[in-house]
Amino acid sequence: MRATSPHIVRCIPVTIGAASWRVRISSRSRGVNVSAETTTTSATEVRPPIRVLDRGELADLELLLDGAFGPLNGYLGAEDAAAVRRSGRLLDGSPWPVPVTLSVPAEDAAHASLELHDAEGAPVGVVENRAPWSAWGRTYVAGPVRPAGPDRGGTLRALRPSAAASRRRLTGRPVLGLVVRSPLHSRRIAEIRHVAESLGAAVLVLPRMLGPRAETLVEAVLAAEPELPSETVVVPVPLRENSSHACDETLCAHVAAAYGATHVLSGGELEQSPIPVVHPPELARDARNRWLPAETVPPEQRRGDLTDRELTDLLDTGASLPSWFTTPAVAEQQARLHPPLRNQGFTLLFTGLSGAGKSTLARGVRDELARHDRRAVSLLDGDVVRRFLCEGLGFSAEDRSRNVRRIGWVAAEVARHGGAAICAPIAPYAADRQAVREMVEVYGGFVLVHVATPLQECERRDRKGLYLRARCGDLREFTGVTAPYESPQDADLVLDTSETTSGQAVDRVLDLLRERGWIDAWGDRR
Ligand SMILES: Nc1ncnc2c1ncn2[C@@H]1O[C@H](COP(=O)(O)OS(=O)(=O)O)[C@@H](OP(=O)(O)O)[C@H]1O
Ligand SMILES: Nc1ncnc2c1ncn2[C@@H]1O[C@H](COP(=O)(O)OP(=O)(O)O)[C@@H](O)[C@H]1O
Repeated sequence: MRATSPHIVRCIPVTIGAASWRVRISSRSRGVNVSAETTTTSATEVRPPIRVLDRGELADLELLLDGAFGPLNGYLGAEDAAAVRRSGRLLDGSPWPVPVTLSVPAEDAAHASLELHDAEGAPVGVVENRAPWSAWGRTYVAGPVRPAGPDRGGTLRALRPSAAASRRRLTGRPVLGLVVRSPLHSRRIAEIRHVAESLGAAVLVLPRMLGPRAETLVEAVLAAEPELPSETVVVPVPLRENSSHACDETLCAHVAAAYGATHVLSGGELEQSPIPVVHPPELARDARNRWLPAETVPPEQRRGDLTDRELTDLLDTGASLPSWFTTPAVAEQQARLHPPLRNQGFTLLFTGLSGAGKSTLARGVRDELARHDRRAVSLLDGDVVRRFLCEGLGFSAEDRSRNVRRIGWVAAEVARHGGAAICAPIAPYAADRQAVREMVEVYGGFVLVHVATPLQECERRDRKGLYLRARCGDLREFTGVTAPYESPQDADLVLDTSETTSGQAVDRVLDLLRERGWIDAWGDRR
């Protein structure tokens, strides 16, 4: 059979006001077909503004689009948000624990819709902005969201059905749901098995995809599947944490219910849970390392679990986990999730006045690490950074802030890839140093070294003649003379190079890194 395509007779450009169209007039066997397509836009034509979402906002949007936040289908308006804050309920009385809102620049709030993009600039959704509102000096959009296209995108999409599809799969039986943020070890698995058995329920595990190793957490949860009841479904959710623990637990219950749970396993008392809450039973480990209801294990035979601290210490040092604690498959994924400190990346940030000795010490530590440590080392020193990464920036407070935060961004990337970043900017502002700390600690260690050589000594050294120029008024905004330096209150190490040799100072930095577990001991360093 031959496809019938319209025979185009004519193509006429038409302009009305600001918009232009090309109108195609085509003949078919019966009658005439007229279609139009917009071909140009002009400055006066309204195109929805774009709002680029951060990770948390993107997670909210994905959950809204997946139906995981039912009954919500979009961002809350002013009154609903206030009602949720006040009473944990929407205006119509239905329970909902957390105000899901989206702030936008004030100038965008008047638009009927906004495109919502991820950090790479890909459109993810569109919000129909029915009732914009303002509070606390910010402007918010409010209204339903819809996907920007057929591709739902997002991390581990193949494992994440929509909430409706998950409900359909689990319908017709009790389902015990739980949101988890860490791997399931033997005790937790035993709790789940006990509760599921007593309810005659299937199990729905929702790993919470948080942080830089979200995919590994999902792998770790999947690694426990052989030990879980046979009717277990795992659906990862990009659910960010709420600062209120009670609201967060209730939100988890709502999300579990949206994906099909009829009961939620939780240690907390959830006041407005949409489904019944089941508390985990008290279990004890017996002499044969089985996790059994505590009352069935004689007190003298009861053995405990690892504390969080003990687990962290074992993981930090790379020691193996006891076989009673977890299975080899979960232990392997747990180690990927939390590698030994010596395999993680870290950042050393030297801060201090010009001439304090930052670069000298940074180079000394770099050389030692390069000789003895297996990590790749990146030195982000002031002059080189300013010539390349931060070309064009000056020494105003804003430019220094940009400079230091850019260094932080690169250092975080280095840490993410398991390397060592050594940074040596003046970094005079506490807020910028804190921002760097936060960026880096997502991926690895952060050590702040204040090179606290007194101004008088730095000025005496005046290696580049800059202090002299600053004193003569020839150089403006010079740190310590005509621009501020905020002394760190949170330094991990304070070094005054007028009192130590550079070799001693380098050793003290290395000793601290060793003490914290970031590097191993090594022999002769000379
Ligand atoms: N106004 C003013 N204030 C301070 N420093 C100045 C200034 N103008 C130029 N220089 C030279 O630039 C180096 C400091 O750059 P940084 O990128 O480390 O500074 S900051 O962290 O952005 O404040 C600094 O290098 P160091 O001496 O290695 O610290 C100076 O050589
Ligand atoms: N104990 C010490 N540690 C570091 N530098 C020292 C020391 N004693 C003298 N200096 C000298 O002080 C100067 C410090 O310069 P530099 O390392 O470039 O400082 P900054 O990077 O903080 O501006 C160098 O000339 C260095 O040789």
